[in-house]
Amino acid sequence: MSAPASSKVASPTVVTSPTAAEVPTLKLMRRLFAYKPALFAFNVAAWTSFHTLPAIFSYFVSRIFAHLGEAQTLGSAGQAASVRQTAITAAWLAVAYFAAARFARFGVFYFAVRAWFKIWFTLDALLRRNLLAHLLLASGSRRLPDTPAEAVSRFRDDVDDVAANTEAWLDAGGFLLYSVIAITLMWRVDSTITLVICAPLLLVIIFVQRLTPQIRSYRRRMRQATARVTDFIGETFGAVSAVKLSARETQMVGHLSDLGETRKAAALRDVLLTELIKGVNINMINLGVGAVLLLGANLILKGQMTIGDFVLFFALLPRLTGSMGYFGDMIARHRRTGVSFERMQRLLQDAPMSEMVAHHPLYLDKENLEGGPPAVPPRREAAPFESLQVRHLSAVHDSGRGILDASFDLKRGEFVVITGRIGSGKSTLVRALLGLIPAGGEITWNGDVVSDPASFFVPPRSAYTAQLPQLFSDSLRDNVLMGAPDEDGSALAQALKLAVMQQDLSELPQGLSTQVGARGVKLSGGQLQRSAVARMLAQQADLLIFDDVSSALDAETERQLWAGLAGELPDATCLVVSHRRAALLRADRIIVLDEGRVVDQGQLGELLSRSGQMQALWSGEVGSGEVGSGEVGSAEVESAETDLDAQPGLAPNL
Ligand SMILES: Nc1ncnc2c1ncn2[C@@H]1O[C@H](COP(=O)(O)OP(=O)(O)OP(=O)(O)O)[C@@H](O)[C@H]1O
Repeated sequence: MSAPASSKVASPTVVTSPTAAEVPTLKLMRRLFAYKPALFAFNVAAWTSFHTLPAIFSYFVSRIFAHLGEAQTLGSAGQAASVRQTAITAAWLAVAYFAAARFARFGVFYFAVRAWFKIWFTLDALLRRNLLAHLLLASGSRRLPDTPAEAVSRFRDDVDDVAANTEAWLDAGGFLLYSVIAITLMWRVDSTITLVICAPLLLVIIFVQRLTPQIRSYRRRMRQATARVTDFIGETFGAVSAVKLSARETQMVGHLSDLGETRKAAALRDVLLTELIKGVNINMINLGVGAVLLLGANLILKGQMTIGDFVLFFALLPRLTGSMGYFGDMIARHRRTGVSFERMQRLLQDAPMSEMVAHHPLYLDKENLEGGPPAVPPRREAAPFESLQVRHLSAVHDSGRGILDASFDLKRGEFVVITGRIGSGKSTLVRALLGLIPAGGEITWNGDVVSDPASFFVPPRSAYTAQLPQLFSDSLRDNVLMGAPDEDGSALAQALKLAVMQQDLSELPQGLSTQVGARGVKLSGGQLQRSAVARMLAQQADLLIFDDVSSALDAETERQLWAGLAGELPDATCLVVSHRRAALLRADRIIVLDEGRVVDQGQLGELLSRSGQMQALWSGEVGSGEVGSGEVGSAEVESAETDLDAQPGLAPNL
């Protein structure tokens, strides 16, 4: 099977996130609700009933008082007992209707809450699933744009903000209907009092609308300040020994305190604004009550309003003002949700915002999982690797540094070393090749253009060990296999053997079951790096990419690593970032980088004879760290020289 052919790799572009003002919040919310239309409709119906039923209570309460007032009037007018009894019976009937409506509301509440939990967790899960899927699967965007703490805040708090907005939308229908019913009932009794009550409530909505920029900016600043504190705590935990050894505890505490103060100020502003809006809403209720008392009592005295109507106003008013205040609050929530979408968009980077609310299956219910968990998609069959061509590969970091116009070839079974001084762009080159950072240029695999390196350079085509490998807080076995199937354990055994881990396994307390701790802290630097190499080898990929893995290995271990690979995996193709002699001596070809450009390539002997840069690297005169310097063990130098002698045509050049 040949690799998919397509166009050139896209040139790196600067991606700008939309600002909250440009975020199509309404459109995104609509798409979200459309994920479960029936559940959404049921929620709206249930919550609308729940919020509207109090209007019916109020009506029956007013009827109770109206009938009681009527009975009293009839009594004082000396009407027959039977006529008064009819009024009292009507009052009891109204009590029964009131009780029935109250009871019905409990039932509605039960089903509404269940439906709310369902839609809440479903939509939260959909958002989180989409963000996670993008981070894990999308092309060229796999690196977190900010710190992990910032990403956690986006996954947790911003998704929760969207859930809060969902709640607002579900309640909105009920509050709106309640308001319409309440205003109609009030209007029929007295239009002037109704207008006096409603006017300030409309002012609240205008007031909140005008506060929109502040709502957005305070929420954004609060989230950023929270993330900075979380980041700093996380980084401090990760560098406890560095802080202790440099005796910087006081400074660290001081800095944390500064960050805390900034967060406090930002949170205070955000909370104060929220409370101000709530306060204005509540005071509108009080104003309304005052207006009804003043105007209503006057009308009763003049005999222009009955007790029942007065009670109706009182019964409807708190919820009416609450409902109208709710719309003010809803506008504020809507604005904050825009900020949350904007923040989540940063995790998507180059992808459209619609990806955040795209519809994908979720597996939240047990019944959905009957017959086993969703099948893991099979790995694509890859054609055996024959050749790789890299042409004009360029990738520039924000710092302006990176690689420019890098071109080289790689053939099946070759061992190619990328070398160069510190900061010359070696890691950037392999990261750009793998699609881990945006890059321009052209890459072909077996003659076919690779359009999306990030999704293409994965096992079984290629596997990669980073310069600073990350292990999970899990057993060594799980870290090496990473869920890869290995029924007979042969892949694991071979990977560990090739990664020169056997000696370590016998020394680790529980062998393969040893828990490696957070990011592998319970392993030595060399063990951590070899575990990462074993993880890469367990993938049984055609192309193996090592980014400076030997930096934490002693010369003998490194020699065993390369010799094992050559002996047991003769067909494996290795692209190795290194400046160590053990790797340089094994190399079929060496690519020399300087200032982000490929300045030479060829065999070690040729390069040593013509390239001053290579000679300097070989003798350790440039900032490559250790080559030929005191850091190299004498055994390594000795055996390297023996190997050198064995390389045809090389020794005379030295
Ligand atoms: N994420 C980044 N943002 C900004 N600049 C970066 C980033 N990563 C690397 N650089 C810069 O790009 C240049 C090349 O870095 P790179 O890590 O590729 O060098 P290297 O040759 O692998 O170095 P080393 O031998 O130290 O591993 C350096 O100047 C570095 O400071």
